[in-house]
Amino acid sequence: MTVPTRKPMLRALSGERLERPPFWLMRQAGRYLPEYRELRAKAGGFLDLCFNPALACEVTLQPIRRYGMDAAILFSDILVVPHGLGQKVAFKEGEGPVLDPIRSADDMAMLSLDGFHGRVEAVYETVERIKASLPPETALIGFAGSPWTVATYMAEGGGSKEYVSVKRWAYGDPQSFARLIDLLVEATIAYLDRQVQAGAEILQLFDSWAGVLPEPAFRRWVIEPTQRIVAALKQRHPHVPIIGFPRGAGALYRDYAAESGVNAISLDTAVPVDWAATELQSSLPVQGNLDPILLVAGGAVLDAEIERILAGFAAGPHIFNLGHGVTQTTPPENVEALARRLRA
Ligand SMILES: Cc1c2[nH]c(c1CCC(=O)O)Cc1[nH]c(c(CCC(=O)O)c1C)Cc1[nH]c(c(CCC(=O)O)c1C)Cc1[nH]c(c(C)c1CCC(=O)O)C2
Repeated sequence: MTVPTRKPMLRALSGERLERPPFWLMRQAGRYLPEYRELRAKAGGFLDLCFNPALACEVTLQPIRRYGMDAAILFSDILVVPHGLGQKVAFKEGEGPVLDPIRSADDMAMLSLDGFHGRVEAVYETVERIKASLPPETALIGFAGSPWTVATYMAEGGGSKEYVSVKRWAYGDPQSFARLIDLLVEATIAYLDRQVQAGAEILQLFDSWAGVLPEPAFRRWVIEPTQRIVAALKQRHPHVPIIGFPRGAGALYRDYAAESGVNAISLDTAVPVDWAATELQSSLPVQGNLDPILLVAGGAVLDAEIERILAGFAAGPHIFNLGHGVTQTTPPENVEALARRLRA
């Protein structure tokens, strides 16, 4: 009888240092791929694509076929959760997401957990389909946004530069803002629980705007809600590793890593490799952190940065990734060059 070998992603996440670190890329499916743009044009709106299991599965698999990443990430979006709670969410061409803003406890009347699963059910079917189609060595990552980051979109009504609306609410009326965060904690637990039941083997929490908060607010709105989500999921699924991505957390990466309960930590581009190897990788696996714009630039500078990151994290468990998502103008051949190096 042959002993089944575990998938490289799961080995790295359980703390194993691998000679060839596994890799995947945030936003590995998307507009830089011609086959995505072609399919996207046929799908209608972006949310229609997210809620079409056959097409969302196909988009998830596109980068895997081209580049053989060690993990596929469910094709969906963090704003599926506000949609599931009843907020109006739209993606406007060239504008990004637009939501009917929620800025007070009164506005929260439009949100409800009742009917949540029904409104996002298609995502669970997508997970099942991906799971059934992946090569045996490829792991499937489910995900959600973290409550703070999702709340920024919900309160601002879209992307933001200064976060005035969400911060005014969080600072000015923390008790009512906590109700929004609590609702998001509950929805995120239920949502990720169902993704695992459908076949997700790893979960990632995206806290893209963690880095805009001062320390006390970071503790209250980033670390604390993450702890609650991680603890609840660990209780239900003790063997499913959770990767946290508190983008921009700076020196607070250390406390997030030590206190949130996540199994592994995703590093943004600005985190120094040597610092992270000493301060973080000594206690948990790290993921990251190539600048996505190096994938636009390509050439010798890309090659040199890949080597620097591989060497810097070579002493412990490492998952090679970017410090943020693949950007739209990335030439696919640069991703091919990266994949060739990392598969070697
Ligand atoms: C903040 C955030 C969002 N969505 C996400 C985050 C967290 C990560 C990050 O910081 O980038 C997460 C996300 N969004 C998408 C995925 C799919 C899986 C993957 O390949 O990583 C994931 C994991 C697809 C997407 N999500 C979006 C697209 C582009 C939509 C299109 O095809 O028109 C894709 C492929 C749209 C989106 N979605 C969001 C914005 C701000 C935008 C508009 C900006 C943009 O267009 O890049 C919110």
